[in-house]
Amino acid sequence: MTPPEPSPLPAAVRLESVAKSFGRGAAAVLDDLSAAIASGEFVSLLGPSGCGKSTVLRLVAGLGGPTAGRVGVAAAKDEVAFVFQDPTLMPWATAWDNVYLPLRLRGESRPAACERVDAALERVGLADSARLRPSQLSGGMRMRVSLARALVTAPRLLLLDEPFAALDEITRQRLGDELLGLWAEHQWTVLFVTHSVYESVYLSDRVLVMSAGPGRIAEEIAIDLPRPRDASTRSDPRYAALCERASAALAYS
Ligand SMILES: Nc1ncnc2c1ncn2[C@@H]1O[C@H](COP(=O)(O)OP(=O)(O)OP(=O)(O)O)[C@@H](O)[C@H]1O
Repeated sequence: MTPPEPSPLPAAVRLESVAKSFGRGAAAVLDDLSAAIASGEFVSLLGPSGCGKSTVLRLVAGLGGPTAGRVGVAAAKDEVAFVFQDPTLMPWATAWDNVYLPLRLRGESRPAACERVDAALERVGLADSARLRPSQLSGGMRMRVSLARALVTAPRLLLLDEPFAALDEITRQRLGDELLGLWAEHQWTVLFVTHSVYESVYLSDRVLVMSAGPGRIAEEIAIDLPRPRDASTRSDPRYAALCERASAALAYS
């Protein structure tokens, strides 16, 4: 008798044969896309521009539904946080008030929220910049505010849409390391969208390479590099080999 199949790991996110098109008769943006993300896993979606990465993220966030298939998320809507490429901060408000916003929208008073807002700013290294407005902050600092605004709600699932794409390479790497540090501490489930092969391999437990027209998962690459990751990771021959593999998958996607 063949042993029963092991039951699948409890998934934090499960996409089953998902299709998405915008409007009647429009070409499908996603078709028959399936993927699962385990609780606490850091997964990157890597793919060419326009292949539907942001569309996947939006479906997982519950911003619109699939045309066909099923999107399952094991978290309540207010346990999901979204970080966009553009920090989308309120320009007239201080860093502190920008981070307070999601709690204010939940009806929490400033005194009740104060400790958590301070802690979120502290976590991203901006405790001393709380009173500054976005125009007084660098691009990297604005992205930190955006990250703090996502973290202040204590999410279980963190969705990041090319959060570091507009930043210079050094800032990008530094923020990537900070994100990994916070993730190691809190064990959120992370779905990270990027164009960058190097960024996806460095950060992730698994890279899902998407193909375009219509978007689906072309290849799944397990990143078995040791953690914590640091400068030595980038000079590890295994890192180079995984980047090469992801590049090849991207080229053929
Ligand atoms: N609300 C919408 N209405 C119509 N078409 C849309 C909508 N949202 C996305 N699309 C289309 O879906 C396709 C995929 O877009 P999406 O933003 O998901 O791709 P992406 O892989 O994230 O791209 P990029 O890497 O350039 O950000 C594009 O052709 C886009 O024009």
